[in-house]
Amino acid sequence: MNPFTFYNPTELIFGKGQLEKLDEKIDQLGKRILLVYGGGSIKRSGLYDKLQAIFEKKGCHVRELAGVEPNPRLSTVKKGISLIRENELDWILAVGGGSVIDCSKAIAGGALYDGDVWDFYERKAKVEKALPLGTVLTLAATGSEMNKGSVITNWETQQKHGASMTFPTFSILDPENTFTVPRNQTVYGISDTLSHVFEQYFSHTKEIPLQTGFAETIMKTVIENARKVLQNLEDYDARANLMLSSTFALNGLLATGVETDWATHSIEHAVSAVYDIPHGGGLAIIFPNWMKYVYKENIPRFKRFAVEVWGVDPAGKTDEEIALAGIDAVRAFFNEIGAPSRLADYNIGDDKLDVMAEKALPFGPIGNFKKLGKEDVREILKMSL
Ligand SMILES: NC(=O)c1ccc[n+]([C@@H]2O[C@H](COP(=O)([O-])OP(=O)(O)OC[C@H]3O[C@@H](n4cnc5c(N)ncnc54)[C@H](O)[C@@H]3O)[C@@H](O)[C@H]2O)c1
Repeated sequence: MNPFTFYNPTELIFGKGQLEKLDEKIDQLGKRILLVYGGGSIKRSGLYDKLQAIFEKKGCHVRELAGVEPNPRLSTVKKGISLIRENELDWILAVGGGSVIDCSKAIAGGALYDGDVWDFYERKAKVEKALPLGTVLTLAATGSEMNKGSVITNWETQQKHGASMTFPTFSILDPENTFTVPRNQTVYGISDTLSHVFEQYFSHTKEIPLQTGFAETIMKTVIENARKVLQNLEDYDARANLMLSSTFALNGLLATGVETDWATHSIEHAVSAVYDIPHGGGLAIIFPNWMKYVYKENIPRFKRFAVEVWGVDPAGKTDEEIALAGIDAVRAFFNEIGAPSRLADYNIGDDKLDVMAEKALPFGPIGNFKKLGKEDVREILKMSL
């Protein structure tokens, strides 16, 4: 196991009806709030009205940044920073999925920074201070509600970069707020959560039984509850288990003492920077191909994955056959839940393979399980066409 520091200050408030805890958070953080949300699903679900009632009761002064895009854009972040500065707001309340939360993290860091907020995403600056940020999660996928990552797209330059911004001060997770997530977004959330675990599970770090067990339990929980939720989108227990799994898949726990990979995320960011496709959809396409490209680096790890997570029967098979059966099981599962399997599903052909391969490596080779250069990325993208 590698040396590590585990730090996660986000207060997690989980369960039915927990929005009521917002009252005490307003008492702690202040009444001048920037409310950030997306395309209006919170108005259709009634969550917006519940928030307004709380704001009114507490006498809050609220400004709104609405319409945050999936794959949030730098231009939207800048609008939020202006709203904070012009109105001298105390803190930010992000109500939505990963896009709304990531955008809010960028605003939280950017509002207290003199330079261009994009500096953080180009690794030219590090966040030293940020405004407090609270979240009300409405979509289980990214783990952004309990980590400091933020992914922003600069649409002018077609770059999608992640940065280490700020942890939410608190996050309210009521599984009922995810009942209205449509089937396709639910599927993307499932593939995103599994992909986060894959990025941390496929590692050469030795003697990590606890981290391995945590990761396998999350993957098995997601697989089991994905099948349940797709039978009934309002299955509370299935939604709750998926929500907690997605939060714990990317809150630092699985990465403790482990060398992680993250090449597939870089490749997907390059694809969605050029084609603006859903993150979880892109990952479902690319991940099994990454696995096929790299599995020989550590066949025992892939063998374990096949047997423990996917229930592959090892009898009569070589280790390599078992490993490959596990990868086939990943693809079969994504097909079963209706995730896309080829870039062609998004009408993406081979004309921009080089552009995407270039964009996947803005800071040099990617990945640790197998270091990937531009030619490797091109090959994985070609396998994904
Ligand atoms: N910060 C991180 O750690 C991290 C990790 C992975 C991905 N990301 C980034 O997060 C973004 C994706 O976030 P996401 O997968 O959570 O999706 P999202 O936030 O982009 O939302 C997807 C769609 O679902 C809708 N939606 C959200 N909640 C809903 C609800 N309750 N009912 C109906 N519709 C609802 C949104 O309006 C949107 O149209 C990408 O930009 C990705 O790169 C961030």
